[in-house]
Amino acid sequence: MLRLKNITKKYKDFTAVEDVSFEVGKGEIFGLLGPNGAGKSTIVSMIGTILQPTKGEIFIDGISLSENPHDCKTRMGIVPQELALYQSLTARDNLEFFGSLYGLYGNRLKQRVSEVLDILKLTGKGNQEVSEYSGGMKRRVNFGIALMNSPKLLILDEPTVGIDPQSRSHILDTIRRLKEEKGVAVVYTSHYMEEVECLCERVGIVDHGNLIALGSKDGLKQELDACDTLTASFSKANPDALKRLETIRGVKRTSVEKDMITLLVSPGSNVLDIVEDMKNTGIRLTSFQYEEINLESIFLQLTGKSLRN
Ligand SMILES: Nc1ncnc2c1ncn2[C@@H]1O[C@H](COP(=O)(O)OP(=O)(O)OP(=O)(O)O)[C@@H](O)[C@H]1O
Repeated sequence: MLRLKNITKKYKDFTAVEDVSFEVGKGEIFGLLGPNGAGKSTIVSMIGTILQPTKGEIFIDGISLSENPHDCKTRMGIVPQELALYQSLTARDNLEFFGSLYGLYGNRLKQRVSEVLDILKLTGKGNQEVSEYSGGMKRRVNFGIALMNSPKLLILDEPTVGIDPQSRSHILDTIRRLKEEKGVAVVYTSHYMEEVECLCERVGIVDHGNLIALGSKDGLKQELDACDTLTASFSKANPDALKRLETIRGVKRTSVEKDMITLLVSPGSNVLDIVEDMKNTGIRLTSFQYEEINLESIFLQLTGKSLRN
C-alpha cells in the first residue's frame, strides 16, 4: 500500500532523512519510532506531500506520489502532530469543511460526517464548538478529519500526545478496527513504546535521519540476538547446582551475585520450565521475575540512548 524507495531529504547542507526505504502492506500497522529530531515528521510530511523529497520515490497503492499526487491523496488520510481544527466551529462543521475539501458534497458528505462522528463516539457532542472540548476530544476530531475520505492508508504523527487514557484507548481501538474491518494500512509514529509494542506488527527505528532497524519485534530481537531476563532470588544453593544453570534449555548466560541469579534467556523460552529446571538442580528459589525484551531496550541497544531523551 505504501512504498518508500531510497528517500532523502536535505535542508541545504543538513540531511534530515537519508536513504530511507520501507513498505507497508494492506491491513498492516507499521510503527515509526525514534527520538526527538530523528526525522519521523519529515518522513510523514513527505508521504503527505507537505515536503518534497530531495531524492527517492514514494508510491501509494502502486501510484507514484510525484507523478500523480492527486490520486495518491484521495487514498490517504493524515493525522498531524499539531491540532489542525477550527476551534470556533463545531466538530460536525469541522468534519463537513474538511470533507468538502476531499470533494465530498450533499448527502454523501452529511452521511460520512455522521459515520465519522459515530466512529469517534462524539455523535451526542457533534454540535458543540470544538473550543469547548477537552484535549482528548479535540484529538479525536483531529483524527476523524483524516477518516473523512475513507482512506486506504492512514498516517498518524504522534496522535495521542498529552491525552487522557480514555481518548487514547479509543483512538488505538479505532485504528485496530479500521485495519481489521476495512484493511486500512497504517503508519504510526510515536514516542510511546508501549503503544507501538501493542499496536504495530512491524517497526522502523529512525535515528539521525537513518532507518537503523526494520522488522517485527520478534525479528529484531533475533537479528540483535537480544535476550529476555529472568532474575531469581534464592535461599539455598550449592556451587554445583549454580554451575549447572547454563545447561538449562533456553539459558544463554548466567550470573550469580549474593542471593540473586540473573539468567539471560532466548526470547520465547518457557519461563515456568526454566524455573522448574532451576528447582530440580537443587536451588531453593524464593521469588523470580521475568522481563521480556521490549522495543525500548532494542532501541537502547542500537543507539545507546533512551527513546524519550
Ligand atoms: N525546515 C527545516 N530546516 C532545517 N532543518 C529542519 C527543518 N525541519 C526539520 N529540520 C530538522 O530535521 C531533523 C528531523 O526533524 P523531524 O521534525 O522530522 O524529527 P522528528 O523525529 O519528527 O522529531 P519529533 O519527535 O521531535 O517530532 C531535525 O534535526 C530538525 O531540526
